[in-house]
Amino acid sequence: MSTLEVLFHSLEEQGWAVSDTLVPRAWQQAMLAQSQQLWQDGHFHQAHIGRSASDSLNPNIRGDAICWIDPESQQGGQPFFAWMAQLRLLLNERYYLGLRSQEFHFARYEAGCGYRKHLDQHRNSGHRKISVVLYLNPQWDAADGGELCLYLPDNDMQETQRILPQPARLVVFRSDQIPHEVLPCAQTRWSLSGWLRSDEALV
Ligand SMILES: O=C(O)CCC(=O)C(=O)O
Ligand SMILES: [Fe+2]
Repeated sequence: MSTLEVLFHSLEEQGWAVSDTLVPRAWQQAMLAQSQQLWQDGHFHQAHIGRSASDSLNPNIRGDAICWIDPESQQGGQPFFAWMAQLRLLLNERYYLGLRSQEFHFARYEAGCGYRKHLDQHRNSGHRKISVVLYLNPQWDAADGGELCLYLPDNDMQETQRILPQPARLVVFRSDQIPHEVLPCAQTRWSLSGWLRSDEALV
């Protein structure tokens, strides 16, 4: 089976998949550099728990700062996004998911921060179908913590997997089904998070 076939197979079987080989290290390094530059230039803001302005800021629940990526920007021109658009078409051909757009943000968790257990699909909107996380950290050891913990779709007390945010590691999961959390990290943790959506792009 090709690497992509393996990814599709585990997504189908368990609702999530991890690959350490699909995304080249050069893409990860380029996006880390861009993300760090955007951080230095003050383009990140503290993440909200939901997407509307009324949703609260609570660093004990969600401790990351984020920077949304404009597809028309230099960052949006990274090859990763064109590749993800292709992957989106393949997922549609195979599973009739009706994916029509994608949205991504860089995320930065300071040491001590995490993100409590949640589902990515917002209660009032079912448009987020597939969650994608790419880890941008230049290196990461078990002692650095910050694992992504995945739980069973029908039992969010039953942990199924812990994933270290290692360089260029890609995680894909069903936004409506997989409860997950980010454990507190001991180092600054850089990532790219995104969603494949069934509605048109917001921007
Ligand atoms: O960074 C991760 O491992 C997951 C982040 C996450 O759950 C989110 O942004 O919704
Ligand atoms: Fe999430």
